[in-house]
Amino acid sequence: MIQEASLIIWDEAPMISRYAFEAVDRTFRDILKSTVHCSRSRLFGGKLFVLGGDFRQILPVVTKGSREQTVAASLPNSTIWDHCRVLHLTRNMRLTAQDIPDQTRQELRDFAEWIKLIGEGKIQGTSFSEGREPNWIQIPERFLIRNGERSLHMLIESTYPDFTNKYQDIGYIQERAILAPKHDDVDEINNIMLSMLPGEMRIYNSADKLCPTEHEINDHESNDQDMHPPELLHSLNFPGLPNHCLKLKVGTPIILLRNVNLSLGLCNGTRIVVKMGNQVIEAKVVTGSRAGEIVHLHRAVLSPSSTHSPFTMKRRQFPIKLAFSMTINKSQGQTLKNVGLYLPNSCFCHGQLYVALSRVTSPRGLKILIVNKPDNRDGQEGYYRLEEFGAEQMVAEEDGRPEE
Ligand SMILES: Nc1ncnc2c1ncn2[C@@H]1O[C@H](COP(=O)(O)OP(=O)(O)OP(=O)(O)O)[C@@H](O)[C@H]1O
Repeated sequence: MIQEASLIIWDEAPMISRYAFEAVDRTFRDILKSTVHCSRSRLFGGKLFVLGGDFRQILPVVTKGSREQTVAASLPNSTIWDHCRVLHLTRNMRLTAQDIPDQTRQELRDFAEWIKLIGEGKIQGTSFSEGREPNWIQIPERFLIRNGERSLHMLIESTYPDFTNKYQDIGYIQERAILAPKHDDVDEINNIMLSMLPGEMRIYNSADKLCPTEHEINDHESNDQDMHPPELLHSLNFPGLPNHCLKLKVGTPIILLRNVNLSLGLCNGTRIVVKMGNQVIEAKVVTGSRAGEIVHLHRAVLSPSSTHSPFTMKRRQFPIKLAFSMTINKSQGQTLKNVGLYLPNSCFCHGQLYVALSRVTSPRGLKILIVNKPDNRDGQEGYYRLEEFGAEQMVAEEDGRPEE
């Protein structure tokens, strides 16, 4: 297939480590050496690649990495970048609607400009204490849900209006989500919304097992199950891995955490709605070209993709997570009519706020709840502290290259 391909399209390229591109480059040179003239000395063995993406969005994740390490792992720091021709897309098509009054058109333009300034780190900031960085940005009043006892419920109600009557409508579920920076925040909202759904709750528990180390396999030793009993393994949650205890009701939207069946359109990030089952989960696809189709999911043996724990484990569970709410990183690439942005924590990496704000098709579909914790003493209601660094560094690098 690689030998016969005339064009390879790689989307969301800025979030991939430069080392992945370099590995693919070497692999292609190797594979194509018998069919393409001088493939060894040509980038990607002479195959044409189109890399798509936006450097204002999330960059490669370097676990516990510094800003410098993240930038160093990015594509513009690879020698591959010297061979890339940069083409700029300048219109925000997501915010482009036809046949709308001039006033609304201007509102969309202003909103697109505001998002762009945030993405490029050029938004005017404020400082509330002397000597501090001016990194508090004011969020326009019309997007804000004010802090208070019911603020989280208000965010849910504004993103999912008339939820209990409409939750069975696929179109309704398809076009909305609550986004948050961290998995814990997402789980909090998902649990609240699951409790709002009528009907019986089913619980699907995983079977967890410790993986033997190489040493234990070679020496036929039994592994350390006693030190890591199942109860301990059940209590562990990893990004990208379903939790041990999965609670579902009929009508719950879920998101796939793995590529399950590409030919059926069931890939990592596809959203589906649960219809239920015992050994398998019957569900209806919500997003993509297969929207509306019924599919069956089964349990799979999964391992955390990266872990800092001193052991590795396997979890047998459905590769899914509730999707009333999802992390901002997971939402990259999605287009939504209603976005509720829940910010009980600052975004922790470059581009997250920009990605969250730019999922929405109209400013009228955006609501933001900022919870400034007591340790953010210098903060004020309606302001958000931009901790992640802006895109100036990446954009500056990009501008140095040939463009069209
Ligand atoms: N030429 C176009 N005309 C009309 N609508 C468009 C056009 N291009 C894209 N759109 C719409 O804009 C939205 C975003 O498109 P798409 O997901 O392809 O953008 P993207 O650049 O991949 O965004 P991101 O990487 O930020 O997720 C979609 O709803 C799509 O239908």
